[in-house]
Amino acid sequence: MLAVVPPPVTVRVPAKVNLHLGVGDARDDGYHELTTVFQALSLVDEVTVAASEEPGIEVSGEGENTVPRGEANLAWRAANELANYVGRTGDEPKVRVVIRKGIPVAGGMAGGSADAAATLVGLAALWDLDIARDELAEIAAKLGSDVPFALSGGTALGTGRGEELVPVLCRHTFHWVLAFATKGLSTPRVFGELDRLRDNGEPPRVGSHAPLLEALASGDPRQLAMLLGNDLQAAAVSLRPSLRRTLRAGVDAGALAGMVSGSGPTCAFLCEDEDAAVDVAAQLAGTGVCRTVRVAHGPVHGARIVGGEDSTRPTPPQVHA
Ligand SMILES: C[C@](O)(CO)[C@H](O)COP(=O)(O)OP(=O)(O)OC[C@H]1O[C@@H](n2ccc(N)nc2=O)[C@H](O)[C@@H]1O
Ligand SMILES: Nc1ncnc2c1ncn2[C@@H]1O[C@H](COP(=O)(O)OP(=O)(O)OP(=O)(O)O)[C@@H](O)[C@H]1O
Repeated sequence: MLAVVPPPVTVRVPAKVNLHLGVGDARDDGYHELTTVFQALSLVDEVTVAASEEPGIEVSGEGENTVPRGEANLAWRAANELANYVGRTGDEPKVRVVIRKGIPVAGGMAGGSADAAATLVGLAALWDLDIARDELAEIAAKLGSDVPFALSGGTALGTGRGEELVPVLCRHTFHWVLAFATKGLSTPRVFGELDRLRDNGEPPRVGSHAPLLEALASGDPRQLAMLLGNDLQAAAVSLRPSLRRTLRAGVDAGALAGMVSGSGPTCAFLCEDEDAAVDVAAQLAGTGVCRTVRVAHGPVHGARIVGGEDSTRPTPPQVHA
């Protein structure tokens, strides 16, 4: 009898920017306590998962030569974690994972995390799993601090090491310009640099995130621009001083504000509207302060099957006593 092979599943998954990134002190487990507001942007990776007798990873697109193909790929780790969770033990998962990258690698936009989240959603459908989004989020959190947000998307407040999420009201579409750097920055190195700077007399910390939540609800990009803040920016700039020039160039080109995205080195510029973003992108591209420039908008939804049904069960409503 012939086995039925399910058709491949393609998932589109967004990059993130941290509109507010407050970093607390280092914990005993080496992580830092965060208070962050994530926004998912229309800059995406696409991941196709397919049943295959030749398991493995293929990568093309943005930074393709710097992405590991084997077990070190976060998407492959996601496939293994999900297989273990649902009891598909034994050999490595018999799947081929094809990643088309649009998100810069080691760029502070959670590209690897995005691919892991997309793989979880894709395999849940490919394997026809009866699994709730909440269960996927738990597996996601084991893979990395940013993976749960890549699943949920939108705009969300993240606490803990960034993996505990609450959705945030955001009435408006915001327009961004992203400046990609020639070379990535290592996330642990940037956190380490912040610890070092703080030992030597503390760069000022971002304040409360509450006013930023109000600006998001109001939908006014000018108000939001004044409230963007990232504790990791000083550390990223300390490791890569040329980012200062990039940040200045974006604002000189007409952006409302510029910031380092997460652990950098990508710089994100908030613009008044879509036309302004196109103008800023064109000007910035001519200045030679970055490798390449993209426009994007947010918020957008999290990892989602392209042209298909999501097989994961919605989480049942929580009842609190
Ligand atoms: C900078 C952010 O992108 C902001 O959203 C995230 O905090 C980083 O998330 P991520 O890349 O998914 O990070 P993980 O893979 O969980 O951790 C990588 C390393 O970053 C550092 N790390 C990460 C998250 C956190 N809250 N504190 C940390 O100190 C730790 O050295 C950790 O070993
Ligand atoms: N699928 C993947 N895509 C990109 N990088 C990956 C992937 N899997 C593993 N990596 C490795 O992880 C490192 C960090 O990549 P990633 O693009 O996730 O960084 P990042 O965007 O700075 O992460 P974050 O914003 O979550 O801190 C890369 O240098 C690469 O070696």
